[in-house]
Amino acid sequence: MTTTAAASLAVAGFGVATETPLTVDFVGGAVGHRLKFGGGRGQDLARAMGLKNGKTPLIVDATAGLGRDAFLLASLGADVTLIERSAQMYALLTDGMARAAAEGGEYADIISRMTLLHGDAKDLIPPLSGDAILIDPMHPPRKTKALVKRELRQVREIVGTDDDAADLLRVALEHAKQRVVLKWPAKADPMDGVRTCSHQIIGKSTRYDVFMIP
Ligand SMILES: C[S@@+](CC[C@H](N)C(=O)[O-])C[C@H]1O[C@@H](n2cnc3c(N)ncnc32)[C@H](O)[C@@H]1O
Repeated sequence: MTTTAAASLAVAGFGVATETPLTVDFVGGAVGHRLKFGGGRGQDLARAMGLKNGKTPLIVDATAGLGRDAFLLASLGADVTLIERSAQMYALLTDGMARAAAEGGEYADIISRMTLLHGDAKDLIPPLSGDAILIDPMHPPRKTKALVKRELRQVREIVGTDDDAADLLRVALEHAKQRVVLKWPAKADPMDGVRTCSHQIIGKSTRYDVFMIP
């Protein structure tokens, strides 16, 4: 169909689907695959959050997004409180969690360890007293023209950029009991105005800056 024909149909009130709508899907796709074939507690995220040697911290995921990191951590046995401030992302997460719970079995088990809150994590973190807080803000746009994955682009269209990420990190550092983890592009500069991290776990495209609480 030509662009003009598509535009005419749209004007006439017919929806013209141009791309797959964004959904939260914990059962199929990449998340389901990672659940079956992922590397357990040896994965970078799990190690960064301190899931090892029988230790399972209480986790706060301060930037829930599509809930993938939270779902992975809950699948490894952690209780995770997810915080999302975008009403649209919160609605997608609520829907995705309900569908996964309805699957029953392992999925329902994992979802039972996930608690979703709506609001700004800077306000909601203080009373939660999590052991480990994860922060994965929308990353700064890349300088190269690398293709951005469809879902990431769609999330960006909904939430924009997280310009207050350094403030969020500071709140987390004040309230976490054991550690704060910043998920950040592997080659990006450290976040401005924040103390040096204790150590890093560096993957191919993502790194985890781990801030231990003294
Ligand atoms: C890059 S996405 C997170 C992706 C997530 N780690 C996952 O596994 O799907 C960032 C999300 O954090 C949310 N966010 C950013 N700052 C926040 C804040 N201060 N409070 C609550 N949500 C926040 C954004 O709205 C966005 O949905």
